[in-house]
Formats: sequence, structure tokens, C-alpha cells
Amino acid sequence: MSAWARSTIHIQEELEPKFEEQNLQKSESVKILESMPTLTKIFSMQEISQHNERDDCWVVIDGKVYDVTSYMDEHPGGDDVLVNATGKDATEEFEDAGHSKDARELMQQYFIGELDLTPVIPELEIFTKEQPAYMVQKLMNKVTKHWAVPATIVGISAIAGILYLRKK
Ligand code: HEM
Repeated sequence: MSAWARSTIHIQEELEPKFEEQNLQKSESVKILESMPTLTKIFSMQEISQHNERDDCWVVIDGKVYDVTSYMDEHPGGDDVLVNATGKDATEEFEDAGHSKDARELMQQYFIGELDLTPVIPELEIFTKEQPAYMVQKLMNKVTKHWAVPATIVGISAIAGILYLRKK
């Protein structure tokens, strides 16, 4: 589980069992906290795809992540379809199966978080303080590699110059 996911555990999830265990009254501040929108856990596709077995199965439908492990035996569509739906966005397959309104309500029980939709930014070339030295080095490498081009230009110019002067 990512650090971000760990740090965004639902307040309710944390507090409810403790209150029940100790038979405590909730204070006003706790009630206010509970009425506030809770933070959703965010999972990367890489992390989600590790839960791809019958006894540990997460699926992604419409950007939402569901832990369907405990639903395996009850799923009318079978357990295989759920296992096969792991590691990818299974929205299309879910919709193709024509799930009823009841099925859509039921799935809320298995909701555990959302898919991280942050685009992966390609690593940018980092220019350091040594940039001028780096550029000179790059230029030198190019000249060493393609020395024949400037040498030919200089040679042709010299021959043309000599021929021109001789003509005069
Ligand atoms: C939390 C997730 C899911 C829940 C709660 C769920 C629930 C259900 C339920 C209740 C049914 C019975 C028909 C209905 O009432 O619509 C069903 C059927 C089915 N589901 Fe799911 N489902 C889930 C995910 C999926 C996924 C991800 C797939 C495919 C990749 C899938 C494929 C099917 C299929 C093929 C059927 C059988 C349809 C038929 O025989 O008519 N389900 N599901």
C-alpha cells in the first residue's frame, strides 16, 4: 500500500470500532469530523494489479477500486471473470455483462478507493550547473565523430581558392 493511501485512512473506519469496543459516547468534535467528507484512498494501477488472485482480488470499474475477494463465491457471473478482470480497467467488461441496479448498489460494499489518474510525467533532462561544460563536451564529441564534414568543406574551399588565384 502506498504512503499516500496509508495516510488517508478513513476517520470513520478508524474510530467506529474503538467507540463500539469501549462503549463510549462520541464527542461533538468527533461527530463533526465524521460528518465531513472523508478522504479517499488512492491506488496506482501497478499496486492494484498485485491483487490478482482468487484469495486477494481487486478490480477497477469506472475509476473506482473494489476488493471483491469476499464476493468471489457469491458472484453470479463466477469467480473467473473477476480474477480475469484484475490488473486493468474492467469497466467495459462490467458494462457488457449488463449489471442490474441492485448489482451496482451491492458493489459499493466492496469499494476501497480510487485509481490514481495522475499522468506519468516522462523524466525530463535535468540541466545542472555544469551545463556549459556539458554542452562543450557534447559539441567536441560531435566534431570528433563527424570530423570529415568540416575537413571536406575546408579542403574544397582551399582547392577552389587555389584554382581561382591561378586563373588570375
Ligand atoms: C464489485 C463488483 C461486482 C459486483 C458487485 C457484481 C455483481 C453481479 C451481480 C449481482 C450479478 C447478477 C446479475 C445482476 O444482478 O446484474 C452479476 C452478474 C455477472 N457479472 Fe458481476 N459483479 C461485479 C463485477 C463484475 C466484473 C468486473 C465482471 C466482468 C469483468 C462481471 C461480470 C459478470 C457477468 C459475466 C455476470 C453474469 C451475467 C449473466 O449471466 O447474465 N462482474 N454480477
